[in-house]
Amino acid sequence: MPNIDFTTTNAYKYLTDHFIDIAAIDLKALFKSDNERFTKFSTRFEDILVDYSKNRVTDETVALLIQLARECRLKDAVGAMFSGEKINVTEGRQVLHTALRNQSNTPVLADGKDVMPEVNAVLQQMKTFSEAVISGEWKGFTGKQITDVVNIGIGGSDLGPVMVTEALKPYKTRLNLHFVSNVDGTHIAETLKGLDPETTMFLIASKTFTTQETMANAHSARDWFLAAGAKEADVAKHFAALSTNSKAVEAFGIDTANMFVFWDWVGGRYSLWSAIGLSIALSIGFDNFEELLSGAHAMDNHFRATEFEQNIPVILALLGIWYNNFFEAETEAILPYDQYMHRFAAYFQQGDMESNGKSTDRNGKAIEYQTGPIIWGEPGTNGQHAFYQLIHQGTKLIPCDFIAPAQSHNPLGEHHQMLLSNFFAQTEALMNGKTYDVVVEELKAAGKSEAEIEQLAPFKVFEGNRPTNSILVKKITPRSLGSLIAMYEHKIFVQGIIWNIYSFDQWGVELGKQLAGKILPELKGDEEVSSHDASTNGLINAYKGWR
Ligand SMILES: O=P(O)(O)OC[C@H]1O[C@@](O)(CO)[C@@H](O)[C@@H]1O
Repeated sequence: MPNIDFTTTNAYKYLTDHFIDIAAIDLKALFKSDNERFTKFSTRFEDILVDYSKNRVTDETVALLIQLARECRLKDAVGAMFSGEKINVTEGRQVLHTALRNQSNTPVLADGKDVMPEVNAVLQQMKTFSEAVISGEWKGFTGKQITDVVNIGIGGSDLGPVMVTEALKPYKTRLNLHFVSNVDGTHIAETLKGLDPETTMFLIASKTFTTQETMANAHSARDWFLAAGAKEADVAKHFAALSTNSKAVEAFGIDTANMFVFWDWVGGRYSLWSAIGLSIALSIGFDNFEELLSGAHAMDNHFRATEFEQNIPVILALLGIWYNNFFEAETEAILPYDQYMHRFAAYFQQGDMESNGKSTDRNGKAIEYQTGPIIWGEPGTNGQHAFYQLIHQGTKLIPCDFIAPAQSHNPLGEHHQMLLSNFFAQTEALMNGKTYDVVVEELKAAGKSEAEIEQLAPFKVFEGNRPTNSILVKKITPRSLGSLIAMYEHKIFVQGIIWNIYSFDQWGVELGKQLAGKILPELKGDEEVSSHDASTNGLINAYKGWR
């Protein structure tokens, strides 16, 4: 694997030395001077059009960013990941979530062993199980069909299944899917309200099968189930486990015949393609789950084989680095103009921020440049009525990815055209802005006095020149969604390589959990706590006084 400080590359030095001039470029002027700009800076992948022409780049900038990727030996890094090198160095693991959707079935070696036979065996097990439950063949302990499935998991064992089942709701089977993740008792209490233990299936989704929240919720679910008159022996008909940890699954009391395994070379935030995706298969049917896999596989092939100049994940990654490391933009917004995609940004909060929220490089040295951005976003048009004020007229530069389907699953009257008119208008407005002169003309036309115009005009100016990507998808289908997710996964990978960080561990989540483990027993009794700092002691003791 390469191990290069990108700030020492020629491309970085050139971009830094010439940044002022490059940054000064005006997007409107670029479009005026080049009729081919949209053609040059947009590309299609199957039924996905990626328009990156509204970015503050010229041909030269793009060429330099691609040179940056080459100087960081990105090609070698891509090869290392797909060939099963242990690139997750601090955990001594390969990174092979791409093998989970490797429908070409070409051998993928981990420690010299082809993993495809076991990948395919689990897929077959998921197919058989999901078809039995969906068809009604699978019966609960009183002989009734399953009607509701509750996935109990958190982080990568929840966010992916939630996002995909929501985004693909138009493909829903007869089963009702529910997701419990938070250890807050409200989450499982509210979810179980109205469910029938005789017709409810629980999926305990946990790579490690040790996560506090998931184990607590799993035990509460089992208590709820047994309290309804079921026996221990009936657990097998209503509980399945999705995990890498067979021992812990057995200890919990789940029949390993109902265990769907995956492997350490699958990161939690990259695991929806694995057994963790069983809730997806139950929600949309196994055939559609396979379509999801095939869309991702197609994007994998694009990522592996395409020259950087036309490589969508590479281009998106480099644009992100351009804003993050040169314009000092600290966040990126993902704005899907599709209500079904309402959890898409949340999914990539973990995907991106848990991968690249790092400050130590691959040599164990503290990093002195910016790494992973803060990812956020809400569906359009709702975001327009919440935070677009800041995006348009705030002091912060916020690169935005606008995503929309050309076809709606709910073609109701003019709704979709209204949605898309906003999708198109927002990136146009962010780019073109509105000058003072235009504002003055508009206020004059509105009959405002000179005094009113002088007072109001400054507040109605839009600076413009604010960068966006527009991703237009013909329709959000299992296949196109699979490609979109893989596109962002590979973007994150590329950025991690260029930032010279390890993107596939997550040591940063450990300390909080460790301290919570120490505090939990202190909350049991009523005696005052004094083992922490004054604030933590004060808070704990106030809690004890109020509970
Ligand atoms: O799947 P599991 O092992 O229960 O982990 C759940 C989540 O917890 C983490 O925060 C790691 O501890 C995420 O990386 C992971 O997706």
